[in-house]
Amino acid sequence: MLQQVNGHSSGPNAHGGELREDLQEFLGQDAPLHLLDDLTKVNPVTLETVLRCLQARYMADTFYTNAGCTLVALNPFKPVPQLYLPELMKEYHAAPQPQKLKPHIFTVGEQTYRNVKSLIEPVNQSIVVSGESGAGKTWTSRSLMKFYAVVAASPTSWESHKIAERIEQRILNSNPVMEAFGNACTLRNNNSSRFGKFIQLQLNRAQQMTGAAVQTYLLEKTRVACQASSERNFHIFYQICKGASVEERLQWHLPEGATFSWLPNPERTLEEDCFEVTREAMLHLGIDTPTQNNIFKVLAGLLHLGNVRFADSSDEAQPCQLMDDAKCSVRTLASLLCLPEDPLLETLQIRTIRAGRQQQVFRKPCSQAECDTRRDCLAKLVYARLFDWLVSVINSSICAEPNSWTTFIGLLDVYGFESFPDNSLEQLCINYANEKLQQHFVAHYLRAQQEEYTVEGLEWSFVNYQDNQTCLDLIEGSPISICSLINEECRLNRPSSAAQLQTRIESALAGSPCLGHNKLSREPSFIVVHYAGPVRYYTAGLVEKNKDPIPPELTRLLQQSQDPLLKVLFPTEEKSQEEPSSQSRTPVLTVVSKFKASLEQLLQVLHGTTPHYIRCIKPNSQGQAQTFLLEEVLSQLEACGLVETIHISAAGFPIRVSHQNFVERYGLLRRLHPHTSPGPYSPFPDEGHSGWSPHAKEAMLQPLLQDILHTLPALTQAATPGDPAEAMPASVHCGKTKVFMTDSTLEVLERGRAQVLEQCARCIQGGWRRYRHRKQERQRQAAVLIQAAIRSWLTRRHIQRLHTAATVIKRAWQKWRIRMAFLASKELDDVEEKHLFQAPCSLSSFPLPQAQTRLLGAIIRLWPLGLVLANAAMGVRGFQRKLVVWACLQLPTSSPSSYTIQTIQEQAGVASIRALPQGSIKFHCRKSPLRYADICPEPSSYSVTGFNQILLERHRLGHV
Ligand SMILES: Nc1ncnc2c1ncn2[C@@H]1O[C@H](COP(=O)(O)OP(=O)(O)OP(=O)(O)O)[C@@H](O)[C@H]1O
Repeated sequence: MLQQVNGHSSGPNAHGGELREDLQEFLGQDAPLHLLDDLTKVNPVTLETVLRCLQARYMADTFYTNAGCTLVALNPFKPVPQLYLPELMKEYHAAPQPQKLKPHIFTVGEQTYRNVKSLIEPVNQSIVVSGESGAGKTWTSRSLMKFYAVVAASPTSWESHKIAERIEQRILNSNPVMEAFGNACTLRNNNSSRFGKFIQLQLNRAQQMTGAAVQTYLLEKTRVACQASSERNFHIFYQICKGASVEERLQWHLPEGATFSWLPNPERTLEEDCFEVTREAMLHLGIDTPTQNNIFKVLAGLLHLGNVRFADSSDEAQPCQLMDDAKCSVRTLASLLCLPEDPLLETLQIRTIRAGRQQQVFRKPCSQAECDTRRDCLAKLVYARLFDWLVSVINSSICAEPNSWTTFIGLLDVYGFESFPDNSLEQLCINYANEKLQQHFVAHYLRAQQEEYTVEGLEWSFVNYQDNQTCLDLIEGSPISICSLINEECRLNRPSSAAQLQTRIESALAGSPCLGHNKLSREPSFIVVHYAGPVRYYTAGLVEKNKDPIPPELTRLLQQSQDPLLKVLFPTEEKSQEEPSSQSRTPVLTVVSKFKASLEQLLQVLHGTTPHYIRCIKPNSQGQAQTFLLEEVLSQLEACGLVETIHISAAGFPIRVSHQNFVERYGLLRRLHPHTSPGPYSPFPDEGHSGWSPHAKEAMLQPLLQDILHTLPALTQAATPGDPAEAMPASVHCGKTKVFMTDSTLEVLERGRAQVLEQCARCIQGGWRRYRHRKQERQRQAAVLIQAAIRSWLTRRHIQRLHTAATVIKRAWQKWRIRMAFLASKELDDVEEKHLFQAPCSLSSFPLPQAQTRLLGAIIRLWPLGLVLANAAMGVRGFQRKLVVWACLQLPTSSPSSYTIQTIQEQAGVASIRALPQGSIKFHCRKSPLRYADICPEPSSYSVTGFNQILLERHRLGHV
């Protein structure tokens, strides 16, 4: 690792040897430099210490570092997949305080997301991702979009989840399409964005991503027709040449091995040359395969257009002729663009001029150079329109309904500051945009902060920050500036040489400290001292580029095309706006004026948002991992004004909230401590007081503010228990209209707020639980009552049924018993009568005493029951058995000697009962001849059997 740092000790990195010692020294300190998450903690904050800290972190594979309000992102130049895992995104999203986690672009992403949620003005957020070409801006923007796709998609229903997923996928799919058509391989970056873009991620009330909109800036369209020797055209041209199928090649006239002059370095294969990915993404964005094929056919046509070359004409009156090998190209071009071949060639060769009152048309053959310019212009015109159309298609696919989103997070990915050996209008525009953004940054964090301190009555030691207003005045100021002078040249349409333009600029703007001139330069040029360093711009071709003239014949020609795509790109009803009219007084729309207008529009949007800054730094220009070139990084740190930011952010009050918002958000902290201000507590003091004057409002807010601020020491104490050093009163200052505080104070306040909210939530939960419990209790009691009523009703009904049934059975039983008794007595009577007839000494002839007659009656009536009980009384033996029988037969117990109970076998039960003295009835255990003796009214397991074995025998009295 250190070896690599030392590896640059020779040449430009002359500090290599010292660095090694310094690095070791730092690593030996209590807090090693690579562990310092925030550059504001480096002591003292100087360029050198900041640089060393960044270096130590880079070498320790730590690529993100805070610098106060800015995040510094070092390009790892190697894949670090674990840094961008969805799990990590979720971790930052779920963290109670993401700023406590390691610095990351996800911290910025989460911060913006929470700001949107908090609804503190300005609610809309923007993230300005800046840095040199190849520093990692596009990578960062892409990763942030993926982050939002993960965190801003937690819809409740499955259906809305699917919709959100589709939208996110479309938004992510816009990246490969835009990169294929707008990125190219340059000397500094294999995948360099050749346009600026502002992506607006639209969120609904629930902070879910419902759509997006893309605004592009200044596409480098000259690249279609002109590429530097080691650079390439836009990726899409290589993709179609390498990825087309055999049939497509035939269709698009792109034979294998064909050479195109606008397709330099085709042998270099990049990972960006993935045609299938682009096609797939286009399909997802709603660009169907026929339309895609149409697009690729037109692009193939442009490649053939590049091969159209003209020979110089010796006769000015004659148009330049085509080179031999170019004739075929024109034919192919005409067929691919569905244009008539002859008018196409004629438009490239001959210029038409309208002059005079009648607008007479003159035809003038162009020189070879002019023919080439017209050819290039045709390619640029088609490509620029195609790019704009694609952006509009992407927007229509990803943009949400205007009423479906309420807030947005803007991602600005603009080309970084550029300084090449040969700089022209493109670099001037790019650096102008960077100056504007730097000014926005300076205004937001440096100047605005300091001026605000003064206005609010804060004492503050000013840092000599770098203000680039003078540079901006030089570029865009009024009435005279570089832009106005170049525009004037275009408007006057007078022939002017590069040298003349240089002189005009130098003389008109001589007083500007930001204008320099290198007298040694032979080429006409001027130098602008930008905030990031001086840049030399060559004046040759500047005016022409600014005019970006589009010959009206070209537009008219393209309007004649039968190609469906070109018909859309060049509608016939469109009035050729490029057509200059001699009477027209409208200002000429130059490249610079169009760019300036779109830049102002962008800054207007940015001014309405809370900005966040990510500064991408390229550790080396070779794109090598683990190589940190001090001087290259140093120039980038200086260029982005990072050190001043660090000073201000570390020592100042980076958080500023208006009194109103402060009271609204933290008013509930007054619950923690008894407050002194009179009047009832209202978290929103504005309610019902909208008609109050600002002064009266302020007077009302003051006591509330003081109450809140009084809670701070206790909150700080609570936040750091047992550490009196840290429990110092939080750093907060109450200005005239705003409250100023540090990050740590904000943290303390937020923690207190969360505590109060938790208490409130507990209170609400308690109340709710009590209410719910009471309600449940009431419901339970009601249920018990209902159940008891139903049960008692059911029981009553059941008993009633049983009762009825019992009555029926009882009656039946009684009937049956009577009947049995009757039958039995009748039978006995019959038998008796028979015997009486047979034996003269019948019972009637010997009247029995009354007691005996009663006994006999009882025996006759109850003998079955007596037998049953005697047999059923299990285990009843001897005398007890007799007692039972006596009881059942109601025999007089006083004279047991008058009768006897006999059992034949002890186990078999009662066999007979005999009345001894009378001895007239004898029970035998024999089969009864009686017809009804074996009828049992209730046959059951308990019923007594054996009746049918009873035989009544009648003997003579006194003889057994
Ligand atoms: N975080 C990262 N992890 C891994 N590689 C990265 C990372 N950031 C950037 N790179 C590498 O650096 C290259 C350049 O990054 P990128 O295209 O984002 O730069 P840029 O600032 O957008 O450049 P330009 O202004 O030219 O478009 C990427 O192609 C990628 O290989």
